[in-house]
Amino acid sequence: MSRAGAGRLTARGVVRRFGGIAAVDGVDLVAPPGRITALVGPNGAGKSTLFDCLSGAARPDEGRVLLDGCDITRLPEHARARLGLARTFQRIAVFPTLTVAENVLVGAEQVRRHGARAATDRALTLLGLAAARDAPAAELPTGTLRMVELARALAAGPRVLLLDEPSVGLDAAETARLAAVLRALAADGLPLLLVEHDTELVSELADAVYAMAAGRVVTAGPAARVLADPRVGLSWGEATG
Ligand SMILES: Nc1ncnc2c1ncn2[C@@H]1O[C@H](COP(=O)(O)OP(=O)(O)OP(=O)(O)O)[C@@H](O)[C@H]1O
Repeated sequence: MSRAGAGRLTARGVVRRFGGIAAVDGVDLVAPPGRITALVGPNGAGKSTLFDCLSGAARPDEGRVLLDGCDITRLPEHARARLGLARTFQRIAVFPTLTVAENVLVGAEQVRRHGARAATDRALTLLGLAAARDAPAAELPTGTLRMVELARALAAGPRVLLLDEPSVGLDAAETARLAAVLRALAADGLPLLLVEHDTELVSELADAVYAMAAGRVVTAGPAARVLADPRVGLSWGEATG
């Protein structure tokens, strides 16, 4: 996809509290260009809350979020989106009455002044959605809708892509297609940060893994090492969802 250049997303000492409880409790994290970084952990570990702090859906109570070294901590979500931070959600959020192409175009037009239609066409082709472009979203199965969401994020020409549980609801063939697309995007220089419960997919895809529990990073490093760490329950993936 056309990008002004891939970015580097950094969290430094991010804290986010609800009442007196720190859902995210001092997290440091880097999503570097051209790398797939995964965030794993049990339910309630703070992964989605951290994503909210990174994307701008929530403001950290402490700490900083940097995009290419620039402090974006106080910027609202739409301003971060304009700087190239794109996100997909755990719960699919497409407009059911719009077609596939219209849904993707909405994403492109939110952040682009020019070239939204061309970007939409490129994203649809990349994700194998060209044949379904005129189908109403309401008629599509979950697997296709996840691809529509990803296409919408890509059509915005992101410099960083945050993916919250991208494989939920996908069958084996769709998961393989997703993995191939994510690998291609990373090879093209895009930094990807994903929350993912499917440990098999994480071990296959991720260059680096951060394991969270109770708001903190328990361990981080290469996928093979982190996933083999006894503090990182492999059962997280299967037992939770
Ligand atoms: N809006 C909120 N108000 C109060 N508490 C919240 C809110 N959002 C999250 N929490 C709490 O913060 C903690 C972290 O939740 P979060 O959803 O970030 O975890 P998670 O790792 O994403 O879990 P899951 O894998 O289930 O999505 C949990 O204890 C949760 O109950």
